[in-house]
Amino acid sequence: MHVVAGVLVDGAGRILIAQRPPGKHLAGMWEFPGGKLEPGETPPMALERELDEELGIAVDPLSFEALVRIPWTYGDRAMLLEAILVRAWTGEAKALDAAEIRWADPRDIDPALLAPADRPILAATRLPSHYPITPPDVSVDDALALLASALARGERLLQLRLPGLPTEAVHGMVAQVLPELRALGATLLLNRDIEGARAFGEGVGVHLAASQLHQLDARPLPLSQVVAASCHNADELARAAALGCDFATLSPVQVTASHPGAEPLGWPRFARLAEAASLPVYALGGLGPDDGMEARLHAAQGVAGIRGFL
Ligand SMILES: Nc1nc2c([nH]c(=O)n2[C@H]2C[C@H](O)[C@@H](COP(=O)(O)OP(=O)(O)OP(=O)(O)O)O2)c(=O)[nH]1
Repeated sequence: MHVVAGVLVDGAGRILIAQRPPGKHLAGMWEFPGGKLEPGETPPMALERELDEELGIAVDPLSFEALVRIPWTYGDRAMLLEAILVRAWTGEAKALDAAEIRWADPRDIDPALLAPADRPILAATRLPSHYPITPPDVSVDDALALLASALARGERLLQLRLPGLPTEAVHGMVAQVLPELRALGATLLLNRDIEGARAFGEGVGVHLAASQLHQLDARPLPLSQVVAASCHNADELARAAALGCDFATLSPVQVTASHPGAEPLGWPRFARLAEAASLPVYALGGLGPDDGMEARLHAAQGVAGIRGFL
C-alpha cells in the first residue's frame, strides 16, 4: 500500500498535524494529512486530491519537495509512507476529515502522540541538511574553537567524536558549550557515550557505533534526546530503525581519507539503502558540505562529515 502524506509548512516554520478520527485505523493518533494512492495516481496527484478532501485547500504542486519515504509495517499491513513538504496553497486548512488539526513548531510536537510511522517523518522535519563531526585528533581547545565557529556559522547538529581524549575531558567540554547549545536550540551528539548523554539531558544526544546496535534492545534515551547510529548496510539500518533511532549515517559513500580500506557504496547503492530504510539517513564518507544537493537527490536527509565541515 502506497500512502502519501503532506507536511504543510507555514511562514513561521510551523507544520500542520491532524488527529485521526474515531473508527479508522490508528484512531486518535496524530498524523500528517494524506491517504492512499488511487489507481493511476502519482504521489503528487494523490496529495493534491487528499488535501482538498481533508483540509479544503488547493495546493500548488510546484511547491512540493520530497522529504522522506518510510516503509512501515503495522501487524499485517505493510505500507510505503511518502512524506512531501508543501509550502504553498490557497484557502485556510479546516478539519474536514480529522478529529482536530493543529499548527505547531516541529520541536514542540511530542513524537509519542504521532502514529508510529510518522515519528521518523517528524524527525526529518527537525533535522538540518548538515551534520558535522569533529576531527578525531584535535586538542580540547581546538575542538572547542571548532564547535564555537560551527555554531556561529549556523550548524545546529554536531557530533563530538574524540576517541583519543579521556571521557572526563570530553564531558568538561560539553559542560562548557552546553549553555550556548541550549540557547541556540542546537544538538550535540556524544560518540557512543549513552550514559554521558543521559546525564547531560536536553541538548545532548548519543551517536551509537554500529557494534552498539546489536547490544541494545531498546532506545537508550528518552524521545526528548536525539539518538543516531553509524550504519554501513541494510541490516544495521533496520536495527537502527527498530531501536527507534532518530536518524542514521550511512557510509562510506565515497573513498575517504579516514577509512581508506573501506569499499565505497557509491550514490546508486546509497540511494537504494536510504530509500528502503525506515528513518532519515545522512550520507557520509568522502563528502563535503557542497554535496548536499547530490545527497538530497539520492534520498538523503543531508550530508555528514569531518573535513570541510568544521
Ligand atoms: N494519511 C496518513 N496515513 C498514515 C499516516 N501515518 C500512518 O501510519 N498512516 C497510515 C494509516 C492508514 O493505515 C494508512 C492511510 O490510510 P488513510 O485512512 O489515511 O487513507 P485514505 O484517506 O485513503 O483512507 P480511507 O478512509 O479511504 O480508508 O496509512 C499519515 O501521516 N497520514
